[in-house]
Amino acid sequence: MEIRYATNPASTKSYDTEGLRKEYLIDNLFVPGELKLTYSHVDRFIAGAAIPTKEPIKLEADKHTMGSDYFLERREIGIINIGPKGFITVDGTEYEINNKECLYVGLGNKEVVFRSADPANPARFYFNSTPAHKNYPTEKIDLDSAESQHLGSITNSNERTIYRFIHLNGTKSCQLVMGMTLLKPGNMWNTMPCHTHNRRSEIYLYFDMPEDGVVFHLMGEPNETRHLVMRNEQAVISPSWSIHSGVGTSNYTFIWAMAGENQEFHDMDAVPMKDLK
Ligand SMILES: O=C[C@H](O)[C@@H](O)CC(=O)C(=O)O
Ligand SMILES: [Zn+2]
Repeated sequence: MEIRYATNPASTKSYDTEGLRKEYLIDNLFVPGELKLTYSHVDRFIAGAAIPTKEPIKLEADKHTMGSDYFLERREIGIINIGPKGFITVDGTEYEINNKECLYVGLGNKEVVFRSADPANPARFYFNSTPAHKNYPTEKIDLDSAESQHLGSITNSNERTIYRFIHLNGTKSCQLVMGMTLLKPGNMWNTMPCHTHNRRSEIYLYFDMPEDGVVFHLMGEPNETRHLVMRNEQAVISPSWSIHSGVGTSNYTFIWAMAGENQEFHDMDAVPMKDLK
C-alpha cells in the first residue's frame, strides 16, 4: 500500500512538476486483477481501486499500515463502479452495481468482495475510505436516487450536474461525503469559480476521458496556484488549503470525496476571481 504524508502550503511553493506529482497525483490505481490502495495522511483518506477479472477481489486490510484485521474494522467506504456491471458482496449480501452506481458500506462489515459480471469486460470499482466510529447501514445509490444540482452554463464552458451520493441529506456516514460530477459535452471547466474548505479535504478521480485527453487540474493556495496534467482514471489529493478545479481538452466525469470535521457541503470559502494568482 502506498503512503502519502501530509504537505503544507509553504513547502508546496517550491515543488517542481515531479515534486507536485509525487505528493498529490495518484496514477496507478487501475490494474486488472489487483486491489490497489493509497493511504493519505490528509484526513487519513484511502483511495483505491479493484478490477476483478476471472477471480473476485477481496477488500483486504494492509495490516501493517492500517493496524486492523479487516478493512472496515475502524473505517467506512464509498465505492463507485466506473466500468461495466459488477457485484459487491458485503458479509454475504450481494449488490449489483452498474456503471456510475455507488455503494456505501459502514464500519464493522468484515467481508467485502468485488466481482465482475463479465470477466472479459470487467467492472472498474473506485473507492474512498475514511475513519469511522459508528455503523451506518449499507446502501446503494444510483443517479436517480442521488441529490442532483445543475450548475454552470455553456457560455462559461462549465455546464455540469453534481450528483451527491453520500451526504447529510442522503446516505448517511460518519464523515465521508461522496458524489460525482458529469460535464455536458462541449464543457471543460469544473469548479471555477473555485473554493477551499478549511474543515475538509478532498480527492478527485477524473474518468470518462479519451486516451489522449488531459485535464489541467489546478491546485494550491488561491494566490499561489499550480497545475497537474492528469489523464483518464487518475486521482489527485486536495488538502484543505488547496483549490481543486480543472479544465480538460474535452468533457469528462469526476468523482469527488471529502472528509474532515463536518459534512456541510456548502461550508466552503468561495475564492473571488480577483484573488486568483
Ligand atoms: O466541495 C465540493 C467539490 O469540490 C465538488 O463537488 C465540486 C464539483 O463537483 C463541481 O463544482 O463540479
Ligand atoms: Zn471542494
